[in-house]
Amino acid sequence: MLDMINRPTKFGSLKITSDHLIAMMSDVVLAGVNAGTVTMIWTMTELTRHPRVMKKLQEEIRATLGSNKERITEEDLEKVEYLNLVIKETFRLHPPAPLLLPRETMSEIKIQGYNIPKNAMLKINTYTIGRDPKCWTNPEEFIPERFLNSSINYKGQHYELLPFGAGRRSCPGMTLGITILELGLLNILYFFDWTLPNGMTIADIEDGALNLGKKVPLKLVPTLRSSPREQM
Ligand code: HEM
Repeated sequence: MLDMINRPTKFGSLKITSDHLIAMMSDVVLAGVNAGTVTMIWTMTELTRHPRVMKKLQEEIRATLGSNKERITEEDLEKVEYLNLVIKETFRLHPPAPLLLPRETMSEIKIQGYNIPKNAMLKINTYTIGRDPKCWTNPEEFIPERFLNSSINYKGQHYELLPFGAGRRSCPGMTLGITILELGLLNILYFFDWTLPNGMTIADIEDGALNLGKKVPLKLVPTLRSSPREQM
């Protein structure tokens, strides 16, 4: 593999060692894991801001998975339909890579009446598309139910929702990213109830902003949920 990378290119000869490769691979994985972590924080932020959605989601998770589980496993993924809707709605409002990766035109093209020259750099603003009233009803509101009975998914075929991009350069880590996200959320929502720290209210949680992470860290207090036997 290193022979392939180190062959002469139009940019000259590269000298990449196995140490460089390992460092690059860990950067790639870390960037992907970071996108998942950012999405998990935004999901918990929106759930805390919307107690109705939090209650509905936790009830659905606990009813679907049963009341006495000791571990969440991969078989539990995709069983909870509402979790999928909540994740889509979080991606719509808080795409972790709001401008995707830049593209360069290979020839002059016309898009919606605009003449775009050859070699122009294009950026796709998924943050703005996710909040565009032409695509979404009440776009600023967090309503996971908007995806109920809708065919829109985040796999790159529906241009109004592109958290993983689209086309040949779309995210190759999508399946891993979604698995990490769903496993993480199922665990923290099945086993724990969440409240704001003493003295904090929903109004103290910052609004969404055009940045990858949150400006102010989200602080929540977990309480291990009581088992159904203890409740009797
Ligand atoms: C929730 C999790 C993730 C999100 C939201 C996400 C999102 C994205 C986005 C938006 C792009 C740019 C796509 C485009 O411009 O069309 C991208 C590219 C990429 N992602 Fe992810 N990603 C996630 C997880 C991961 C993971 C876990 C990995 C690897 C282990 C990964 C590896 C990559 C790589 C290598 C690229 C560059 C692809 C290329 O340039 O051809 N991602 N990701």
